[in-house]
Amino acid sequence: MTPMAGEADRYRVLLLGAQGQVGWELQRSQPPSVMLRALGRQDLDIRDVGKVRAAVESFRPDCLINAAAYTAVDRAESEADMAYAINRDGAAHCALAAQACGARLIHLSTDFVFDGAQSTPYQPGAAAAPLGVYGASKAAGEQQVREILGDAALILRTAWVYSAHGSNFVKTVLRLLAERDVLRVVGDQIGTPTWAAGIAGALWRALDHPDFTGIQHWTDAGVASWYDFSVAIQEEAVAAGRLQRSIPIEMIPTSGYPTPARRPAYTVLDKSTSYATLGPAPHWRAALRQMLAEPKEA
Ligand SMILES: NC(=O)C1=CN([C@@H]2O[C@H](COP(=O)(O)OP(=O)(O)OC[C@H]3O[C@@H](n4cnc5c(N)ncnc54)[C@H](O)[C@@H]3O)[C@@H](O)[C@H]2O)C=CC1
Repeated sequence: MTPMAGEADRYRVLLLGAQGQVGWELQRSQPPSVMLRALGRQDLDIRDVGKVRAAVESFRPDCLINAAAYTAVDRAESEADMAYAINRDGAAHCALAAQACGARLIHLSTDFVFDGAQSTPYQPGAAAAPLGVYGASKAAGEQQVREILGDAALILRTAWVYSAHGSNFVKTVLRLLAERDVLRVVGDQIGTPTWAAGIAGALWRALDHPDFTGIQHWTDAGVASWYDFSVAIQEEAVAAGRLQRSIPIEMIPTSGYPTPARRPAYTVLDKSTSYATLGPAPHWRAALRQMLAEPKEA
């Protein structure tokens, strides 16, 4: 495709982790002003520092977006080496390549860097204290990025991500609601469900804000437990005609659903700075309604 002069191709963006939830939403919402090269894991493994550097050197992006990550929270407990190789070392490789080529780095991170002991929203500067390997490996990745690039990089933490593409809580609950007669869901972990499409929009808008850097937070607005989220998924899916019936949903404590990784009890993130810069996000339930109104992914 021949680039048009003028408004088009103001930014050259190299996206890594292009087949993930956020990567996929970035690809399908690519603005006309962006020339995008999108690489999935099969194209480029971020554990290979030479390949990351070569990809950045050959494309010469204005901005490198690292949406690649090891995101299997429970499996990470028994695959720590792999989690660190991708989430810590891979992040460092991105930062080094961005530094060498003078590109801006946008790196994604997670609410799981926090221990969840607070009961008011976490500020971006709050101390990280991860409970599990996944959170610790992501916190180590943030630290690498900051050591290499200082405050020049944008580290955007998000949470509870879902999308029509990939595996996530919404898709799992939709399947279970269709299969089961009753669903039991944890009610004592509080956070904010976030549609990956909204994250993609925020990331694209961030291109126009080169001074929006350092650690920042982005999720949809509002607060929910996994139980609240499940109830909303059922109600919205029935309203959208995607489920033909409702089943009882019961609230259980975390202790009733043991998992290999400990999870933080409360990870609502303070988004005042990012909403002031990039514009506000919708309430999570409005975003969920919109996602469920879309045609199912083929
Ligand atoms: N999924 C969630 O609930 C949350 C995700 N995040 C963060 O948001 C970012 C995006 O997450 P999602 O899109 O949901 O994740 P995802 O798991 O859907 O996608 C991650 C992508 O990275 C790719 N990948 C894994 N190892 C790789 C490697 N060595 N080299 C290249 N690519 C590799 C995977 O193939 C996958 O396509 C990540 O940084 C994640 O830590 C933050 C909070 C919650």
